[in-house]
Amino acid sequence: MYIFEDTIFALSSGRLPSGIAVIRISGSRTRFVVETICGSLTEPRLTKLSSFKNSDGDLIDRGLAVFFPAPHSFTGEDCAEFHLHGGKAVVDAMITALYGFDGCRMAEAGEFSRRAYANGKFDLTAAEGLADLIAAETDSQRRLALQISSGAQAQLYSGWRSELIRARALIEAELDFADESDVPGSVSDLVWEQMADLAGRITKHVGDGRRGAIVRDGYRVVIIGAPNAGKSSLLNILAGSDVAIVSDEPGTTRDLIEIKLDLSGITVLITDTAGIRNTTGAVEMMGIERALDRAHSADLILSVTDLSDPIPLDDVPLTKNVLRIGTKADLVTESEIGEYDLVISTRTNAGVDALLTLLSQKAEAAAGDISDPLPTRRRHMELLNEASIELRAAIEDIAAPLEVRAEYLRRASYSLGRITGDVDVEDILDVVFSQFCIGK
Ligand SMILES: Nc1nc2c(c(=O)[nH]1)N(C=O)[C@@H](CNc1ccc(C(=O)N[C@@H](CCC(=O)O)C(=O)O)cc1)CN2
Repeated sequence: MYIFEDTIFALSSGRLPSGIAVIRISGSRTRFVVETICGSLTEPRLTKLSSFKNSDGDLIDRGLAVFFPAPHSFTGEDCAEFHLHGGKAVVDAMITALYGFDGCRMAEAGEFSRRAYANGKFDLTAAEGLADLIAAETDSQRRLALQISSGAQAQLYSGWRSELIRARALIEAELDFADESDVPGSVSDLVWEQMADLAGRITKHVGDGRRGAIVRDGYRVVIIGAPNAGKSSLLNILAGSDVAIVSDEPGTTRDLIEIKLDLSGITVLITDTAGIRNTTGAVEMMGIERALDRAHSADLILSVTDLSDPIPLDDVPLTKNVLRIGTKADLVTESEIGEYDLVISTRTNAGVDALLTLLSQKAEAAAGDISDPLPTRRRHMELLNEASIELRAAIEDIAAPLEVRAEYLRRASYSLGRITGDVDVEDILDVVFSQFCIGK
């Protein structure tokens, strides 16, 4: 077990006041702290109703205490929890009491999890999954994060890493015995076949990266159209409140306005943009540039046209996944409605539910099946790509000496090891754990 010098504590439950507040402690002083505050050490892993007293013997609160002796705790160290009444002064009094102990200090964001990682309780991907689980707002985010925090990605990546290490070992063995067995159809031929198969699996997994991002960060929808086509009214009605200013003046929306919806458990981000037209206004032009940029990276474009005054968007290449939406349907007769995927009226609400259903179906289809682990973070994608490049070099560079090809394999396994934290990752620990909240 890794020995950290300080004993750390923090409020691990949410915003005060609350029904109950949980203060968590971890480190070598934990035993002494519990003995002092509760009067005696409580039985391991059992909650006990206790009178919590500070060092002057003053009663802080009566609540539940639980002590988890190392190594069977969340962090792997001696840990304890005090479950207090969730009042601000109650929590303050306990925090003050804890500060009074030598070697005890408030935990930094993610510090409990960092200790758990250091003590081998989970790998880096599972730690990231825990951060995602706490941040999850939709059901699909929760399910994906739970799967990752339970080690699904770790298993996948460390399995791949073992395959690479084994392949390298076989090749190096062949090198050592090269003089004796210079026969065709040698061990390494088989190894390269397996490596080609592995490369295929990694490529397929990387190809699922967008799906992972859709579940974790949201399905991105961008509304574009000419000025006054009804884009902001559409955003407002989807948001269920007036988030964008609507006026008759063309060019009212200049910057991007984004809302977040939970559609059947998937986060859908909808962005309203500046109306696209030829303009000389510098600010409006910037807005239009941003609109086109955002459309470029979107998963779906809602191309909005005012049915009562249709202005085609000639200069916008709509090669993507596009839904053509006709707006202000209340102003026109049925025969005037041309080629649209959907017509709506934000005045009468016609077509709005149909649009929400369609968006929800599209987001669900884009997220696809999430029962297998998906890559969810750029950090993983970058390292997976690195691993993939090295592995492909090893497979394809058949003219290179075996030593060189084995070295490519070593680098590929190193990149995978950096994802899970199995090889030196000191430089990325701060980045990973700073995304956590205090008390986790
Ligand atoms: N009160 C409370 N609720 C909580 C947590 C907590 O720390 N405290 N959790 C915190 O995230 C989550 C549960 N996760 C936990 C994970 C591991 C251990 C733990 O003690 N592990 C030991 C023993 C395992 C066992 O007995 O099976 C170990 O890994 O050795 C506790 C909680 C959610 N709910």
